[in-house]
Amino acid sequence: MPDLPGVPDAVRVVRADRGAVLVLPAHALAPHDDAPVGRSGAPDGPDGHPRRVVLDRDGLVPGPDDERTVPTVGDWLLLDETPDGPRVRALVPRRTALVRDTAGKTSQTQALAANVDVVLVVEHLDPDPDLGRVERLLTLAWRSGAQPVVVLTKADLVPDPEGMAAEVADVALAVDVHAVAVPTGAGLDGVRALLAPGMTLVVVGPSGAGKSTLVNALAGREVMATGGRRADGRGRHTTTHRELVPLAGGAVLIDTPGIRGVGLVADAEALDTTFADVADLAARCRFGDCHHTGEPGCAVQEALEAGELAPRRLDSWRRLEREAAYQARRADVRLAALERDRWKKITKDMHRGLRGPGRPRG
Ligand SMILES: Nc1nc2c(ncn2[C@@H]2O[C@H](COP(=O)(O)OP(=O)(O)OP(=O)(O)O)[C@@H](O)[C@H]2O)c(=O)[nH]1
Ligand SMILES: [Zn+2]
Repeated sequence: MPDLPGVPDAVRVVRADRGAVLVLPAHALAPHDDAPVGRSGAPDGPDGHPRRVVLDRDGLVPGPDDERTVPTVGDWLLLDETPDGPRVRALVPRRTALVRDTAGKTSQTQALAANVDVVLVVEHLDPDPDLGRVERLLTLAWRSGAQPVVVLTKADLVPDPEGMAAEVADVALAVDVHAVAVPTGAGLDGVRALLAPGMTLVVVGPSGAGKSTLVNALAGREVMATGGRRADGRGRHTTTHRELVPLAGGAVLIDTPGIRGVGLVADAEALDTTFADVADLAARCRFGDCHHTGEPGCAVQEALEAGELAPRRLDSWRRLEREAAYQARRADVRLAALERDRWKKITKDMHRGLRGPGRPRG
């Protein structure tokens, strides 16, 4: 059973659309017989189908500290039953959240999945894996509070998957790396070992990496449509929404559409975890504010010259640091705007109060 002490009646969001969410009760997520399933992967049964809960008009739910929040896949919600159907009373505080920065002049973030234990960073071996993308997704994963794991797909299409996996492992510090081939089943057991009851795993990676194929292989059935021709002949299928899939063993998987250039939400700690090697070197530079561009006593430059640090790795770190700093500045601008609006409202209310008994209060 999912571990939610003190919140016995919570339901979990399996899919979030603009004005409504689909939810399942905790017992539908507990280990179950692999009965025939609906499209959403929920077990059939009297109450096995996900329930649709219509949201307030703003599409938000009351979160912790009264802050209204956009619900996302993996969230736990408390419901009230009303004559008009179920309403969301509250969002249970998120243990972890995979958050990305969305495009926009001022910063806005979007939670892709909530209450996740493991982030599966999926990357293909054929064509060659993109190390920079793996580093970016690992940073996103560390920032979420969940444990990242790298899954390299299409191992059946390359001559030396283990050698390639070792290269990826060099840039994925403190992270397990699995090479898998779904057609042969090779390497899947290593990933299956993560599927303990109550665990929530989210799958992220570029379009075509094989995320839905992996989810189906782990579920042991077709829960997500995958690439290749669609049955209706209308070209390639690609996942268009995020969805939580309960597995028979009591773990849940969240599939996501391929994310192109996910915006990094600033987090120095996450970057330092992904790039622990570079951060350790930088901490040994003679000057605390070393830019690693030729200063005397620069441990980063020394490691580069000694061939102990790959120039690609340093470039990647710099790029992600710049991006995170940019995002943080935009977040500050947005926060400042919000503060301004808040003060405007407070002073307006004050003036109204000073004008004396205009309207009755309360
Ligand atoms: N040979 C081989 N092909 C694979 C493997 N995994 C996935 N594929 C193929 O790669 C293509 C893309 O797989 P999908 O699972 O749809 O990829 P996805 O990451 O879910 O893509 P989006 O839905 O667009 O985000 C499909 O044609 C799969 O059959 C694998 O391990 N080996
Ligand atoms: Zn330096």
